[in-house]
Amino acid sequence: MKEARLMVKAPAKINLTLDVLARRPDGYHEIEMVMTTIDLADRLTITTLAEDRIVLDCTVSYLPLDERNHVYQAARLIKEQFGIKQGVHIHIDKQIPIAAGLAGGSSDAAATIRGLNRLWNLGMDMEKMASLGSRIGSDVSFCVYGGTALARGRGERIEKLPSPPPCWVILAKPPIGVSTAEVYGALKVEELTDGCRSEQMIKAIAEQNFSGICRTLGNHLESVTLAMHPQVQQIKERMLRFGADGVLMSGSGPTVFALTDRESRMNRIYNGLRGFCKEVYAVRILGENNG
Ligand SMILES: C[C@@](CO)(OP(=O)(O)O)[C@H](O)COP(=O)(O)OP(=O)(O)OC[C@H]1O[C@@H](n2ccc(N)nc2=O)[C@H](O)[C@@H]1O
Ligand SMILES: Nc1ncnc2c1ncn2[C@@H]1O[C@H](COP(=O)(O)OP(=O)(O)O)[C@@H](O)[C@H]1O
Repeated sequence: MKEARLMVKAPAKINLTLDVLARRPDGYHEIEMVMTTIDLADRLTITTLAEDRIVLDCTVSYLPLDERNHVYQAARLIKEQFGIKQGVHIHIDKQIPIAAGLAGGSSDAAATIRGLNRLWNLGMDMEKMASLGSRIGSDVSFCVYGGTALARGRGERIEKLPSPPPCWVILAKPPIGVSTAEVYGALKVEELTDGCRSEQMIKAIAEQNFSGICRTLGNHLESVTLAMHPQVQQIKERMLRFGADGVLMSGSGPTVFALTDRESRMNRIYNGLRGFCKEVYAVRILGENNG
């Protein structure tokens, strides 16, 4: 078979809400969250190989390139599902911080599934790709769709939403690693007192009400990660001091993001965080364009 090559974008996500509803017997949590993709993305270059192998390489040296990598798992799953004997080489240009609450690994897996679907003409629709992706991780289904969506169940049940109004997203990641399993494990679901915000967020998005969106930001996992890492609170305070309209930790953290619809404030927040934190980004919400 002839060699074929494709480039796919794998954008990061942020959580506008994350409500934990209950602990499940299978070790996961029943959640409701509104997520949206942002213009900070890894880039995958997928090339078919004549030999039946999966070969990865990556621009950063500290990611495993074997079956521990979500990209490898996605390629293996597709090959098994469709009985494909051709191999694949996947180059990962890593731009999304790792273990940051931005779903970089999940988005890479989703991009691999979307890319191989096209490259090998597999004819899967979004639903089928999302369902396969959920076997790799709870966030992969959302990443298959991208854009803005409500995710329920353990994160794999997706309902598409309209995009929020255009705004800036300033992200700061402190130099600490956070384990998603550890953060969920430390949460005392029965002690949660603040209500579920996802419904209010959906309404604010439908009304294109930017200040309503900022007021409704909320993440039940934030207090857990905050208690482990006080830097997260310091970043939140600093972002607010420099003029953020809303601030929140994304996912299980530790990345914190600020929202603003004014470019002058974006510049102030970005510059105000740069001396404080090594990894700072200013990007936009992606809307429907998911690379
Ligand atoms: C917190 C969130 C929010 O978007 O994202 P990140 O912080 O990872 O970006 C997600 O729920 C993370 O999704 P993902 O990273 O795909 O998680 P998985 O690999 O499926 O699960 C890792 C571990 O997290 C816990 N987990 C995950 C999802 C869920 N609904 N309940 C859980 O309790 C489980 O202990 C599980 O073993
Ligand atoms: N392609 C990948 N990119 C990033 N992380 C990956 C990838 N494959 C496997 N991982 C592993 O997944 C874990 C979670 O990483 P990531 O998806 O970046 O963060 P998060 O779950 O916080 O959004 C890390 O410990 C990392 O080693």
